[in-house]
This record gives sequence, C-alpha cells and structure tokens, in this order.
Amino acid sequence: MSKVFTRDEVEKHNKDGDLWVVIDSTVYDLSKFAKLHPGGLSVLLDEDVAGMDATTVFFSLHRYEVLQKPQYKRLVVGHIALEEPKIRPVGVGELSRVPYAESPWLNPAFHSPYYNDTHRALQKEFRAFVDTVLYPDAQACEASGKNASPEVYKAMAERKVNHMRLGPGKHLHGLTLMGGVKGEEYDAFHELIVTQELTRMHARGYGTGLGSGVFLGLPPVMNYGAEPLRSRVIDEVLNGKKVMCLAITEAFAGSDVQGMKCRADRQADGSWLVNGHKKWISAGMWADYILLAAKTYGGDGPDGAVTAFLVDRSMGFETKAITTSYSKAAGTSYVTFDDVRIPADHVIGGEGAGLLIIFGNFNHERWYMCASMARGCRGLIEECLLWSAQRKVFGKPLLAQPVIRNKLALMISKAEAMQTWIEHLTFQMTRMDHRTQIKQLGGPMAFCKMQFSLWEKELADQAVQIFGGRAVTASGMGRYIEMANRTARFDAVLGGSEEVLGDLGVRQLMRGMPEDQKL
Ligand code: HEM
Repeated sequence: MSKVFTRDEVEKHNKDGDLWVVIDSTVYDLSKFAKLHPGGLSVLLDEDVAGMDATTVFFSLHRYEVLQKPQYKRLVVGHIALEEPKIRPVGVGELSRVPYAESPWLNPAFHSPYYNDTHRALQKEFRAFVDTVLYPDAQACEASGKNASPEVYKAMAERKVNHMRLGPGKHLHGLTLMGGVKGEEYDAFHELIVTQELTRMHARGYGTGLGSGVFLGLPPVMNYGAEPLRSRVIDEVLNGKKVMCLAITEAFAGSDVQGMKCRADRQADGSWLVNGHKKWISAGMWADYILLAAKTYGGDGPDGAVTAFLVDRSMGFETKAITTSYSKAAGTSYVTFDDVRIPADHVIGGEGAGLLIIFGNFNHERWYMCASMARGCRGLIEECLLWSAQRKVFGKPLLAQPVIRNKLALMISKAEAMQTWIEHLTFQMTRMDHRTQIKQLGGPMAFCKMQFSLWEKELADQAVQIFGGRAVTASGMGRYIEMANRTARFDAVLGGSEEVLGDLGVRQLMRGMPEDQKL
C-alpha cells in the first residue's frame, strides 16, 4: 500500500541526494534520478520545485505519459494525506473529454444520420486495439525507422484489420469483425471509422508502411488477378504473411502517370522482361510483392500501353531506402528492375489495362487520405486545447490570450467542415456502385483532397505557432505537432498534388457544362 505523507514532511527532502517532489498529490523520490534527469539537476533543485508541489511546472514541460512509464512509476514513494489525484488520464479505448477533440458523431449529445450501433461497437473496440497494440509499436518504430513488429502483423490478421481496410465487399462475408460487426453489414462508414482511428497512432510514416500496400496494391489483384495466384496473394497479404506495395511513380513521372519509362518487353516464351525504376515507393523496403505499372512492348496490345504486373521479390528487383523528412518507418524506397523476368500469368487485368486499374484505385486512395487528414486535424485540436489550457505565459494560461483563441477558432471550424465533408462523400459511397463512384466522385474527391491538404497545412502551421519551439523537436511536449507539421506536406503531394487535383476537378466539370444555358 502506498505511504501517506503531509506536505510538511515532503518539504524536508529538498536538496541534492535527498530530493522529493509532489506531482498531482503523488510523492516522487528523485534523489537518485535527479542526476539522470534529461532536464538536468539544477531545475529540480529550484526552491519552487525541491520538496514542493511541482504539478504546474511538471505539466508545462512533460506529457502525462512520462509518469506512466514503468521506469518513472518506480520513483513513486507515496501520496499526500487526504488528497486525491485530480488528473484523470484518458483510459484505454475511451473518448477524449476535450471539446472538439472527437468527431461530432461521437458526442452523445449530437445526432447523426450515418452511424448506427454497429459503427459505435466497432469504434470502441478498434480504439482500444489502437491504444494497446498499435500505438506502442508505432511509436517504437517511428523512433527506430523499422517496419511494424511481427506481433502487430499477427494481431492485425487475427482481428481482420487488413480485411477491413480494403473496404466493404465479399472478402468480408462470413466474418465476424471487431465489435461483433458482421462482414455483410460492414459499410463505408465502418471503413471511415477504421481509417480515422488509425490516425490516433500519431505515426504517419508507420501507418503508411503498415497499410498502404494493402489498400493500394491488393485491390487490383483482387479485382483483376487470375487464379490461383489471386487467392494465394490475397490470403498472404490480408493475413500479414506477406507485405505488398504499389509502384507507379518514377523520377520521370509523378502525377503525370503516363510519363513513366519503366518498360516490360514480351519474350518468346510469353514472359516479360522488365527494366527501369520506381521512386518514392512506400513500404517498398519491406515488400514481398510489388503491384507494378510498366509500359509494355512487343505484346498483343499497342506498344507503350501501361500494364499492371504482380512482381515477387524472388524475381530479383532491388530496393534502396530513400531518406525523406516523412519517416523511415514508411519504408520509402527506390526500386530498380534490371532484366527482371515476370511470368505471363502475373499480368493483372490484361495487357494495356494498367491505366484503368490505376485510375480506378485513385478515388479510394484519395478518400482514405481525406479521412485520415480530417481525423489528424482533430488530434491537433486536442493537443492545442490541452496545451493552451495548461501552459501559462505572463501569468495566465495561453487560452486567456485572444490571439490564441482566434487561432483555435479557425482550426476548429476547419476540422468541423472536414468531417462533415468526408461523411457526405462516404455516404455517396454507400449508395453508388463502384462504376458510378468512378464517374461521379472523381471530381468531388479531387476537390476534397486538394482542400483538405491546404487546411491540414494551415492547422499544422497554427499548431506550431501555439506550441512554439516545442513543435520543432521530435521528442517531448510538442512531438505530435512536430510529426504533423513535418508530414502534412506529403498529403499535399501524394495521391495527386493539390494543383493537379484542383485542375482535374475543374476539367471534369467542364465536360458537363451545358451549352443551352447562358448568363
Ligand atoms: C517524476 C518527475 C520527473 C520525471 C520522471 C521527469 C522526466 C523527464 C523526461 C523523461 C524528460 C525528457 C523530455 C520528455 O520526455 O518529456 C524531462 C525533461 C525536462 N524536465 Fe523533467 N521529469 C520530472 C520532473 C521534473 C520537474 C519537477 C521539473 C521542474 C522544473 C522538470 C524539468 C524538466 C525540464 C526543464 C526538462 C527539459 C524540457 C525540454 O527539453 O523542453 N522535470 N524530464
């Protein structure tokens, strides 16, 4: 049982070698730790700290999670008589109590036409899974730059996480998913929940490395692959036995997909010989399979047509890590193909079908990015509100400054608009078949992604201003803000740059401009 002290007793331990502090009514013995303290010894010997209640100063310098680490929990020697801790951390799977930190549908006072009990059940269980399994691994891998641990791949397979990330479909039928959701009832709003909860790992690169291959690379194999290859690859990737990635962009071609130079030449035995390279390939470092787009020559179709291939690492492609400011944990790579031979049955969707396959995937990719950005911005708001309430400047909390409140108002209003917009598009996905979605949602999705990444950068920028110097260091108080600000730029480029997407949306609407209507 924890020992009980009076504040007078604690005050006597106020020197080097005999140093106690009180944080939130808990008494810590820092006598030995003080010399190892990352913030130094002198700050702990300050007359307002040594032997005193250091709650306010502690929370202006450290995140709560510091106190939860086992090595620091050991410093606890007791608590103050007749006092209870006032700070109540958010428990595993719980919702934040900070206003606007959660999407409105999670606010019990609010109503939504989109969500039912199955959505709520999935959200609850998925959040606990992120908190307990993914978050710790994500943070460790962001620091080490490594791929997710085998235990995480296993845990995801057991809970059918990859299955869910692919969106609704026959691959879920007969399965019981997290929260007891039946595979048949899983819809685009369940997928929205899964996508948004994943952003709470606060590890953008890790998330990309862990999942982009599944929802970008696998759908073409699922929709167009030939058996038995199709079933084997689906099983291996969904169940975490193999990692997959998508390889389209090159040093020569980004948003202008057709500018690619990677080529595949048909051989006399029907196989293909691939030469060229791919650049910025997320998860490429850990990929066993690549869904590759290359221009084909000497086949049945026209020379230079884009064709999709499933390439196995054993076929001999090479991957080199690209150092980005994003994250090593994304496994971003430069992939080279030097006379890599691909069997004829590894063509996906037929010769020349590559562009159709690639473009058919774009809406889903952009929707996914928009959903993540909307939830990521909520995370920024939660961080900024908590920080503004606990950080004191000129004797008052930051929240007492009108200029800070103005920044928060601009941030919150954008995050609210983002969630409303993505839910509107998600609702269309529940009502339109795939073909109609491609036709109808290309423009709206392009505008949505363009605007979201503009807003995301604005929010990240405001958050940096609110956190100050803490937001540019990768550890400590502002580390989530540092990560968000560093990675927001990638959303503006990946999946189609803002400029290209805006133009795409306008060009699409031009096709529908009426000739029989004038001003
Ligand atoms: C249980 C008691 C404490 C523990 C376990 C602890 C632990 C840490 C850790 C792990 C860091 C590295 C940064 C981070 O991860 O947030 C840090 C930094 C720091 N700590 Fe503490 N600390 C304690 C108490 C205090 C107190 C009472 C003060 C009062 C002044 C203090 C002042 C600082 C400062 C100034 C830094 C550097 C912050 C920065 O780089 O911005 N610490 N501490």
